[in-house]
Amino acid sequence: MTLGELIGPEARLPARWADLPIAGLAADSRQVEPGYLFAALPGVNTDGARFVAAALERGAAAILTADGATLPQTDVPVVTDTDPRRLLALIAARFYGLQPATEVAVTGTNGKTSVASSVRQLWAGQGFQAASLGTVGVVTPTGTQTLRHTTPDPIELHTLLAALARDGVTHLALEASSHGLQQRRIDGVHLAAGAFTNISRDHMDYHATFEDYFAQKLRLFRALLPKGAVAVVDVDGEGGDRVAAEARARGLDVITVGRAGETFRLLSDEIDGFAQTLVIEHEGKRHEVRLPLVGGFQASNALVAAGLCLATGGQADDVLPLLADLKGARGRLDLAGTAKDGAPIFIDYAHTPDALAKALDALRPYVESRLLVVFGCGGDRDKGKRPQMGAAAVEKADVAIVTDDNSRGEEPAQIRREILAAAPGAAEIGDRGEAIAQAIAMLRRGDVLLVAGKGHETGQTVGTTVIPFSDHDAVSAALGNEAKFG
Ligand SMILES: CC(=O)N[C@H]1[C@@H](OP(=O)(O)OP(=O)(O)OC[C@H]2O[C@@H](n3ccc(=O)[nH]c3=O)[C@H](O)[C@@H]2O)O[C@H](CO)[C@@H](O)[C@@H]1O[C@H](C)C(=O)N[C@@H](C)C(=O)N[C@H](CCC(=O)O)C(=O)O
Ligand SMILES: Nc1ncnc2c1ncn2[C@@H]1O[C@H](COP(=O)(O)OP(=O)(O)OP(=O)(O)O)[C@@H](O)[C@H]1O
Repeated sequence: MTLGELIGPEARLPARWADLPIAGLAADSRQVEPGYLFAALPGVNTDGARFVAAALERGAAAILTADGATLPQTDVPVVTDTDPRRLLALIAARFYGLQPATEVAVTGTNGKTSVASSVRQLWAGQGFQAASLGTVGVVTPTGTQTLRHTTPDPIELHTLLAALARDGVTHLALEASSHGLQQRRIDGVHLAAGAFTNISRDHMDYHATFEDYFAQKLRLFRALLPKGAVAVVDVDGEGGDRVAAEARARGLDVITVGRAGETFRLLSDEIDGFAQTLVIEHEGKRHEVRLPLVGGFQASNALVAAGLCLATGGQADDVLPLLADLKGARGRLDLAGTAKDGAPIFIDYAHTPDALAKALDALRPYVESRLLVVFGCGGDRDKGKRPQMGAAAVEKADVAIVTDDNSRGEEPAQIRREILAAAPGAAEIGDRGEAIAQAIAMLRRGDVLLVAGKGHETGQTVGTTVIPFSDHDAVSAALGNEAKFG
């Protein structure tokens, strides 16, 4: 493609540069190849403008950068923009061309992965070639490919979207993280609908204030959904009313779900073993469905997913019965095993105070004796979450064990201390495998154990090293030992 075709109407380009062929795109100078456009972007650690000379040496044919950037003298075209990350996203969309025909984005603090996975399953149930893209990777009808980010940068994202479309995927649900929204990673995606689950404390290491964090989530509804698109909002979730009001004010179609929802109103939700029976009202008609997942928040997420199906052309009579076949995303209130006295062990990805509280609340109805929790907090991330998670654990569980969870560059004992400061009575066992094994050894009839924080993850990040570790394997190993020696 030519530079003129890529830049499009968004920036003014002198006519003499319009026909310059562009062979590829890179936002990292180390990935530039001859004929590439190099996007020199100001970042958190450094400024890409510092690497323009390196990019030119590697054969960059054009530079995209921020207005006012200081660059070395060069003959290659330099395109400047007030919002170069957004322009890069639009350029990437044009360069890679194809996208699945129907795309939706899901945002919120908790529930994005669960909703994206459920929409994919509901679409597949309606006969579509469907995929989801987010924290657990790209999941397609043929397999799963892991990703480094929940929301990949636009060059990687549009490479993936084009490949999905070429493979025949027509429907895609993608997770929009607050980092991704702020950094314009999905600005080039052609969205038919966007969904909001809830907002609570997270990522305060990156966003200056909670309002700034919320504002990034709101970008999806304020700036990214085009006219005619649909906003699907869980109005029971924190922040839902505000999102619905803003979406309406912008003239978007709004689907609200939940107990206070207008489109899918949850009339009742009764526990039925490790499932729940939902009665949902839609346009005056009641639908009863057995959702094979545990926890009120999984019902909320399922309704958001159903709302996205409605937003993309599905009929309630077709979509709602499909909830009965939903499989939970791995590591989301996942029944991982049962101890010898019958006590169930759940694994959950709760790594925010709200998620931990909700996961413990969801399990309380199953507890006849004690609710135990093993959890920790990540290093080099939002430190303010630590006392809040500690307080939630001792408030909602009967036995809390604080352990390690991706300490990264921090001293693990210090992270545990910050949690324990707000968790009187909690035990401390740094080694996560040992903490899980000891918790399982404590289980008696009527107890329930929650292992929280890692969910689907398969590594423990210590320093910069990722040590293979899975809560599922640790639970299986402890149960195996119990069976052998118990
Ligand atoms: C804080 C953050 O989100 N940073 C992201 C951001 O990096 P940055 O632009 O700020 O990086 P920088 O190091 O300051 O560099 C500035 C520019 O110089 C360029 N550079 C740098 C060095 C060099 O030699 N040459 C060069 O060209 C870089 O490529 C970059 O374009 O843009 C990069 C490209 O898109 C991302 O890879 C990077 O993600 C980092 C690695 C990251 O860890 N992000 C996490 C926190 C994240 O995005 N998480 C969310 C949320 C997940 C959740 O909900 O839990 C996610 O969506 O995954
Ligand atoms: N609707 C919800 N309300 C509150 N908590 C939820 C909700 N849905 C999920 N959770 C909690 O959040 C955890 C993560 O869920 P999920 O992976 O679906 O969210 P996410 O938004 O994708 O998170 P992340 O971006 O951190 O990967 C779950 O394991 C559960 O503890």
